[in-house]
Amino acid sequence: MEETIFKIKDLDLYYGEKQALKKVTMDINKNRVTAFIGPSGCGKSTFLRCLNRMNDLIEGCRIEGSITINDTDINSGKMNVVDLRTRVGMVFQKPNPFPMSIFDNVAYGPRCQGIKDKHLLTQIVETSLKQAALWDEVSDRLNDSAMGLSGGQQQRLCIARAIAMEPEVILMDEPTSALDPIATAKIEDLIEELKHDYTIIIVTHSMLQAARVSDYTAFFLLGEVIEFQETSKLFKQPLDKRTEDYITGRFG
Ligand SMILES: Nc1ncnc2c1ncn2[C@@H]1O[C@H](COP(=O)(O)OP(=O)(O)OP(=O)(O)O)[C@@H](O)[C@H]1O
Repeated sequence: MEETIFKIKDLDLYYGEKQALKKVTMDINKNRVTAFIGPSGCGKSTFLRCLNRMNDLIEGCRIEGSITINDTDINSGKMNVVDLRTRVGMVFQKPNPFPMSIFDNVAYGPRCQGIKDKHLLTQIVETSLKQAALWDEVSDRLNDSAMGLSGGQQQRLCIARAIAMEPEVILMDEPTSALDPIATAKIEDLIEELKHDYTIIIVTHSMLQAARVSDYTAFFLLGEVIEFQETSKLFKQPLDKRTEDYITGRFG
């Protein structure tokens, strides 16, 4: 029996007058990888951002419908948005390390939470870098600038930075689109490892990537979820003609 972490019901989202999400309803399972696919501009990133309320930062953006995490409404007055973003971390398309040392990048979040103990911080940094499969490559240069790492290493550092906050969920918005195939393969292997400890939700332009890394896939079209089901089924036996047309390359 799968355990659900997010329940989304009838979610509508508007940027001013323009509706970008229409009645999105889905349950997202814990410790699984869920992929969002669909043509450009269909609302994948918008929906991802709803899950840790990143859209709050966009003026004129409003939503209707509900999103719960472990049965708590994330948009209610009771939900502290800083806590929510601690529980639901995010990794972006372009690696965005802070211009500081590798160590300080990973220690940044825990320090903001008030952790000062050097020994504890060292432990958190080491564990996070190990979980992000970066430790072996950087353990002898933790005090070097993060800006000197390769793109793929920088992205794994951003994953380590997210992990250091001990989130429940990691949102990834096209995390490999700026990376070469080898760095991409490393991140994909890492996603497989991470799902034992975290729930991962990934937006990807690559159907092959969705098929490789995810357990569940949602196909978006013009702000609607057309089909959401187990990845193997969605790619082998899509239920909707529009999904079939998309995955067979007939549009998008
Ligand atoms: N900040 C914003 N203000 C106004 N409209 C926006 C904003 N962000 C996105 N949109 C619009 O909302 C729609 C959905 O965009 P979104 O970026 O979520 O799509 P997407 O599927 O992630 O696209 P892509 O794959 O190209 O990243 C698009 O029509 C886009 O132009």
